[in-house]
Amino acid sequence: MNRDLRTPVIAGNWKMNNDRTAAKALLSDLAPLVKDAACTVITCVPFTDLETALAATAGTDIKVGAQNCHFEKSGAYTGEVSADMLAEMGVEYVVLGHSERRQYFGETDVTVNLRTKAALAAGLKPIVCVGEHLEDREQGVTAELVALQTKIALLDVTAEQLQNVIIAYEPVWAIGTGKTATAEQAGEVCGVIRATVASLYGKEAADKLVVQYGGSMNAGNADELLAQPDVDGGLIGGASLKADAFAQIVAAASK
Ligand SMILES: O=C(CO)COP(=O)(O)O
Repeated sequence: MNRDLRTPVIAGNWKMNNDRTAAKALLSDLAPLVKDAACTVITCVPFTDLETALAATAGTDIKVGAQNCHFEKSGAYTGEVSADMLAEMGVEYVVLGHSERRQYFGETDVTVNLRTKAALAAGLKPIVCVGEHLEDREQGVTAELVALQTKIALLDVTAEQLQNVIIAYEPVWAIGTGKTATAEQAGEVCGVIRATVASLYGKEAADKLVVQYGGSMNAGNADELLAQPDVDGGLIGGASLKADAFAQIVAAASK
């Protein structure tokens, strides 16, 4: 983290977990634990939990995000939810291009770009996920691949809009596997993302960009990962489902 340039952001991605009852209980446990945190705290919840989460976090330091949105404003897209629908509810953030969406739901760099632009146009703050598979890393193409994903995600995003974008580096091989990228690996690729953004928007804009690491981040490894100058926070899966574990990561980012 470089606190002089950026406020760290810790976001929980609950994925397809927690019904409304569980969501309410988890958020009411979490709120007092992250009160006055010196970082931004977000929970990205299933669509069905959004209303509950917005009510449960009203007046707290926790912000609410969704985990996807469609790129059209409305229309014949059965099962989809538009960015405008989320914004109208009072949702502030949205995770886009998560590797699980790329893997299981046919998300591509191009659709991630469409969703990013739609989210920004609706006034949402996208958390755009990029990251390599193990095979890519073994082939030595991680930096090129992540730079490519970043560039395509940001096509036609203006410099002004970029100020509302967070990029999360999530190596696919580290998600839900218990295998964390080493702090050096995480720091290096987050640095590649920042350099890519600098080449597109200039150094000043890149210095302000929040780049998170995600992939088996937990209370035990958060300190070391966050000590990397280019790692400005975390996108947390499993550890965001327990108030204590998530609050410990928030505390690490608040030091
Ligand atoms: O995919 C992730 C967050 O979006 C990371 O998940 P885990 O923290 O469970 O590895």
